[in-house]
Order: sequence, then C-alpha cells, then structure tokens
Amino acid sequence: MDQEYGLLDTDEADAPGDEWEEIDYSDTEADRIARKRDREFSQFRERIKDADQFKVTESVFDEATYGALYKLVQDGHIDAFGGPISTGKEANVYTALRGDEEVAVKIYRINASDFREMGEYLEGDPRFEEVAGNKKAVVVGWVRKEFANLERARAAGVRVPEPIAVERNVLVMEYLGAEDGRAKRLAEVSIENPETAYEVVREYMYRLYDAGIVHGDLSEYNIVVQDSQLYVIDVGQAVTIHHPNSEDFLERDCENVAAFFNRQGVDTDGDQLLAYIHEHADPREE
Ligand SMILES: Nc1ncnc2c1ncn2[C@@H]1O[C@H](COP(=O)(O)OP(=O)(O)OP(=O)(O)O)[C@@H](O)[C@H]1O
Repeated sequence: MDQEYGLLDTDEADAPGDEWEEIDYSDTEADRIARKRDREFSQFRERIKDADQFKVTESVFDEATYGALYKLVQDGHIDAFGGPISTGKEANVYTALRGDEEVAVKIYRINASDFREMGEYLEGDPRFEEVAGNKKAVVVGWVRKEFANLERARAAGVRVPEPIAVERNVLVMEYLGAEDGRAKRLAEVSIENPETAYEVVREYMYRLYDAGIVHGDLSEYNIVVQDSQLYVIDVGQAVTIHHPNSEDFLERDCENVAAFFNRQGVDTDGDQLLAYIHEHADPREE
C-alpha cells in the first residue's frame, strides 16, 4: 500500500486546554456535549476540505455529506482517507483505511446525480416503495439499494465487493485491488481463457436473476479482476424482476456481455445467453 492517507483524529478537540475557554455554567450537560460535538464536527469538516486528495474533486461534498463521512468515522468504518480511484458522472470512489484494511468509499453527489433517471430504476422495487420524487430521498434510496443489492448478490453466490456500511449518500465497501492500484476492469486486461471467463459471468448472471435481480448495466466495464477472480461491481442501478423493464435490461446485459466475449473468440450471442439464463433460473419473487 503506497497510498498516502490523511489520518483523521476526531478526538482532536479533546486536546488539553481546549475545553476550558467556552464553559458557560448556565449550560446543561447536554448543551455542553452538543457544543463540543459541533466544534469537533467543524474541525473535521475543515480538515476534509483542506485534504489534498479531495481538492480535485471538491464538488462532491455538500454539508450533509461531511456529516455522513463524520458519522462513518465516528462509527469506526473509516479511519483515514486515501486518494480518488474514480471520478464518475454521479459518484466518486476513494480509497480509505478501516483499521489496517483498505476499503472503497463511494460518494454520490446529490446535486450532480440525475435523480429522475435514478428514480426510474427504483420503480416497482418493493424494497424502496416509499421513495417518492424527492431528489435527496432518491439518491439516499439509491445508495441503500446498492448496499442491499451487494448483499443479495453475495448471498446468491456472486462475487461482489463486500458491503460494509452505508450512510446517507456514502457507501463503504471492500476494496478490490491489484499490485499497482485498483483491480482492473475486464476491458483493461488480456483474458487468458475467454471461454472460462464467459462461463463464470454467465453463471453470475444466472445466479443474480435466480435471486430476483438484474444488473442493468453489465459489461466488461463493470466486471473487475482480482487475483484471477471476476467480481461484479456497480450494482446501484440493478433492479428486481418486478421492475417493468427488468426483462429489457436483462436482454441488454446479455447483448453487451455476449458481444464482448464474442470479440474474445467465444462462440455466443445475446440470444443464446438470454435463453441459457431463462432456461436455468427460477427467479425469486420477493
Ligand atoms: N470496491 C471497489 N474496489 C476497487 N475499485 C472500485 C470499487 N468500486 C468501484 N471501483 C472503481 O471505481 C470505478 C467506478 O465505480 P462504479 O462503476 O461503481 O461507479 P460509477 O460512478 O457508477 O462509475 P461510472 O460512472 O464510471 O459508471 C470502477 O470502474 C472501478 O474501477
């Protein structure tokens, strides 16, 4: 790990001498605790704002995002921030430390997110019925959906990053790495045995569908390789089979995946892959 981490010490406000200046004896104990917490939070926010690794991507953070990061630090899910792994349209992904384990932190930008489109992906999902056309609620629902989809995919036997914590628009998950940084996307590596890789991805697609979900954006860009194993990422937009377009999404995923492996020399196409999944799966209806 040669990544630079900005260590976060949320106890800094406890430094000797710090707590005596502002004591007002008319305060209740609760007032004093609240003021101390406010002070610690603003110090935390200033440190994050000043941190070099966030300067390039500073537009990520609205006030409530600082609050979410602070909560994750206090709850012990993040101890130090590393650098950015990816700056996407809707979310940025950073490395961070949790104890001495490296984790990935995906931060959705409430303002930049195309929440109308996101809202469409929540449609028909019984787990997120209560999320209406409210932008913040949609983004927060989306992140919770990504967390829940990661859990469901894992339970179905699909390799995905282990979800660790979710707080408002921030998701903490297992970091997938290689010797020289983040794990490479399938599109970035030369595949030794495309036939086997195809069979693994086909099995993953079948298992997801059997568990009642469809990825909805599956391609060589959302499958990564760590230690010769394939992992599916970016399951935020994955829908349950209740979604009115779930079959169209499955068909599109099959087209994209089959086209990629076809270019690698595997004799397949979208129709064959779709037929395989339909033939083998008995989707769960919950
Ligand atoms: N858990 C992880 N471990 C390591 N790298 C990750 C992890 N999650 C995401 N990444 C990296 O960050 C990139 C973006 O992640 P992801 O696809 O989840 O976000 P996104 O904002 O939807 O991206 P995009 O806008 O490019 O579709 C991935 O292609 C991958 O390289």
